[in-house]
Amino acid sequence: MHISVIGSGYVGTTIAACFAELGHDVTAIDIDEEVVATLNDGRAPIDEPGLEDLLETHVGDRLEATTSYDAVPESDVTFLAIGTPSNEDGSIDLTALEAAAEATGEALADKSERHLVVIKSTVTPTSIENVLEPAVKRGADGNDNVEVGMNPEFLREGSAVSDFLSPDKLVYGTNSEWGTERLHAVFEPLLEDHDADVVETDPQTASMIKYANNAFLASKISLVNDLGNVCKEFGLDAYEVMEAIGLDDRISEQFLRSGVGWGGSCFPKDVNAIIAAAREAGYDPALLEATVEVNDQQPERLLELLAEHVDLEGARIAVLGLSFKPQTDDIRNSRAIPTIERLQDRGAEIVAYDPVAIEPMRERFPELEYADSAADALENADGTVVVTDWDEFATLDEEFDTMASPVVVDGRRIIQPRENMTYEGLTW
Ligand SMILES: NC(=O)c1ccc[n+]([C@@H]2O[C@H](COP(=O)([O-])OP(=O)(O)OC[C@H]3O[C@@H](n4cnc5c(N)ncnc54)[C@H](O)[C@@H]3O)[C@@H](O)[C@H]2O)c1
Ligand SMILES: O=c1ccn([C@@H]2O[C@H](COP(=O)(O)OP(=O)(O)O[C@H]3O[C@H](CO)[C@@H](O)[C@H](O)[C@H]3O)[C@@H](O)[C@H]2O)c(=O)[nH]1
Repeated sequence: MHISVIGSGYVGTTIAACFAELGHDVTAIDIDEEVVATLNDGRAPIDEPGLEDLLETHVGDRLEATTSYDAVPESDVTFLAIGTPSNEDGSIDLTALEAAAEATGEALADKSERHLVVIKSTVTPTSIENVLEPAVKRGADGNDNVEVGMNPEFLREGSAVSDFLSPDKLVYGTNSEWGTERLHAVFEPLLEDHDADVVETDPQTASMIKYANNAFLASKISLVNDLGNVCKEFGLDAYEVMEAIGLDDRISEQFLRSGVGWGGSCFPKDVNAIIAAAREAGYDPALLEATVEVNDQQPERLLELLAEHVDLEGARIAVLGLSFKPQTDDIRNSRAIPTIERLQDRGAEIVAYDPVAIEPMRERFPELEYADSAADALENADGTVVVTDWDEFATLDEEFDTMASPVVVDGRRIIQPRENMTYEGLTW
């Protein structure tokens, strides 16, 4: 099969490389010439384990990148993997995706065989019917051979390639049996080697499944944080409590790690987008609003704990971990950002460290001091807060002896407390 993938960001590059790995011919299309040149060099424009190996193998053979939409009509199926950021009020901004949908339609205006355009981006349930399908049709000048479907993506950053190639489920949202069969043909090679559930539904329900998935996971973490805050008030260890409740199959042991909260490019924007879409439709989703509220308060609670031990005005505070989670340099909506802002509001002098995310954070906060190692950050610090659970922080030990006062507030349960250290866990 020949597949065209529009957009070569986190999702587009990953799925293009993985489709090639599955044996398809793939054309990756992006408007960014630098991204296209990087891909055609066999290099990855983003940092994901295993991605560069796939690109090295398939670029120049089954995979090529271009800025032109000319390959769209030659392909059998087109996937749109364009960003869907938030507007000021949290609602979904479809501008870029709508433009790409229209350009895809234009490329298909003269196609005489049926062609499936699949929305891979995360979009609210009414987006396809009200905005994206009309954009494709407008571009295609009403060509009836063009059909729009939805296939939401559940991969995580840091494990994108393996998540894509070993999914728990595949969701096919189409308006026809033919569309479902097309998606089956795309994923057949994956399903030959991997046992995943396949959900066949309509495009609107497929869109909602994606939001419900992310909203559920984000809410699970916020609930765990809420319960963790209760545990802390009673002097109890939330991790011991969660380990026990995770033994209940209905709850499951995953996503029970309480702390400074969730960030990243997806949970914050997706929870806010579905809240905004629900409100517009006339419903106030109270629990989802609380999910965001609990998440917003965790960095403040981290600093309140620190302030119980250190007078923050003029104090030197080490911030350990800047990325939104380990194994990535992505700082989008990282909990480090509100943590740093609140430390600045309190007049602290900040020294920050992360194994890979210093450069992106330097762009956001050029005024901060950045250390070359956790050990350097800790030296002479009056206190430290841990925001990201990088493995290397678990082995820190004597480094804490070099602090001016060894006060450690752990937002991720990653530090091993030691003698002479004043250690506070956020929820334990
Ligand atoms: N990042 C994730 O982990 C993840 C996981 C699942 C779903 N999603 C969803 O997938 C979608 C894409 O996310 P992403 O993180 O890959 O976005 P991204 O911003 O990393 O990549 C988008 C790419 O699209 C390109 N682009 C913009 N307009 C274009 C056009 N008209 N034609 C061709 N290319 C164009 C940009 O240059 C960019 O390279 C979003 O809806 C997101 O919510 C993301
Ligand atoms: O028990 C937990 C698990 C995660 N997190 C935090 O939650 C955030 C998100 O983590 P994760 O879900 O691993 O990363 P993402 O790459 O953002 O992936 C989410 O968002 C993607 C984009 O929509 C979806 O495709 C994925 O299924 C969904 O897990 C991070 O800040 C984590 O630190 C916790 O605080 N506690």
